[in-house]
Amino acid sequence: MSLPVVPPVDRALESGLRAAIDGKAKPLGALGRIEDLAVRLGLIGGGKAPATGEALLLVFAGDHGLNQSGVSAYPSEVTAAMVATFLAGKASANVFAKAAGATVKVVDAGVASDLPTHPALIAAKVRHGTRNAAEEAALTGAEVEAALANGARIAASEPYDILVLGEMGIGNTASAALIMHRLAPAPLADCIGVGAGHDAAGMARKQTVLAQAAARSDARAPLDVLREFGGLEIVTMAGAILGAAAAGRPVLVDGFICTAAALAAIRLQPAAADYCVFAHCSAERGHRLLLEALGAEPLLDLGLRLGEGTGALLVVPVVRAAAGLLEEVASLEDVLAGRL
Ligand SMILES: O=C(O)c1ccc[n+]([C@@H]2O[C@H](COP(=O)([O-])O)[C@@H](O)[C@H]2O)c1
Ligand SMILES: Cc1cc2nc[nH]c2cc1C
Repeated sequence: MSLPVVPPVDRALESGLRAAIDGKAKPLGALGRIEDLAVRLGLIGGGKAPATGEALLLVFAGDHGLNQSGVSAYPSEVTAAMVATFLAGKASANVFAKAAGATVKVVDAGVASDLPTHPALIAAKVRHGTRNAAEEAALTGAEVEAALANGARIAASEPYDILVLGEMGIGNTASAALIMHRLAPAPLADCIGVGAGHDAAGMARKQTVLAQAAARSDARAPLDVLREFGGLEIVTMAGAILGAAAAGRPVLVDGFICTAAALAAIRLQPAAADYCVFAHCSAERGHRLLLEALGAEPLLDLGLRLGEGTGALLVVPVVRAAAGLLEEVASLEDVLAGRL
């Protein structure tokens, strides 16, 4: 399989970037974690901040055979209905994208139904939903390869400076939990949360179904885990992360499912971690532990658990501000010498 190769950032640039930030017209350390983000952006940009003007939200959509076993409180039809809502500009993601000055496109990675063509819909359907991972492998090896290649191709061909990740897929917290369980790795119980919402009975059913899926395969290698547990929006997103990172562009990672895709991308190519900015810690049980397993400190913690890219969109202005700190804020030396 030919996937783009992600170059690691040049860590030798870090001390110079840190010195430049320390020398800005502000008390030392006064911009807190924005300073760390500015350094990370400087590393991504090879010594200067990368462009951040054009933010593109890609909402990766797919359906899950696991939902036949009742892992979600919602029917799979909601996935296609929400895709239509994104395309009509009426979802939370559209409103947040407007606030962030971001463009919205939807990637059909494997929605169960056929979707009508639309200028903002990128067709990348590998199959109509995954197989039920509680009973058999969700995908074949060839389907995993096709989804990864689709994501990488989309990230290489769409116009953007910052790639903002979002997803829509009823049942995808179940798939993400299994991926986390194997690739973080972490005990399965610590990876399972209420997803879009569950009462106690629904939660117990989800736990039983996921224990059944996990017992079916002992896969631990990243490609094998993706084949066993899916889902298509997650695998396609992992390919897009690799594509954006290989192109030297920052990737804003949304909630639990997007972080599971980032985990897969990073386990495939560890250098991808250098390009990922983890936007927020979702209320989904497991997300904090997953972020910890990646050594990632999320920027926000607002109790969000919607997905769609909503949390990642909120940090678009934060990323632009951090880039501006590196590139546009005067040095204290120049300020004191009156060189403005
Ligand atoms: O982003 C998150 O952390 C997040 C946490 C819980 C649920 N979601 C969204 O809810 C859907 C998955 O929930 P579920 O219960 O159907 O697996 C999917 O469309 C996600 O976008 C998203
Ligand atoms: C209505 C609805 C909207 C969503 N957006 C992302 N995940 C979702 C799940 C549901 C159920």
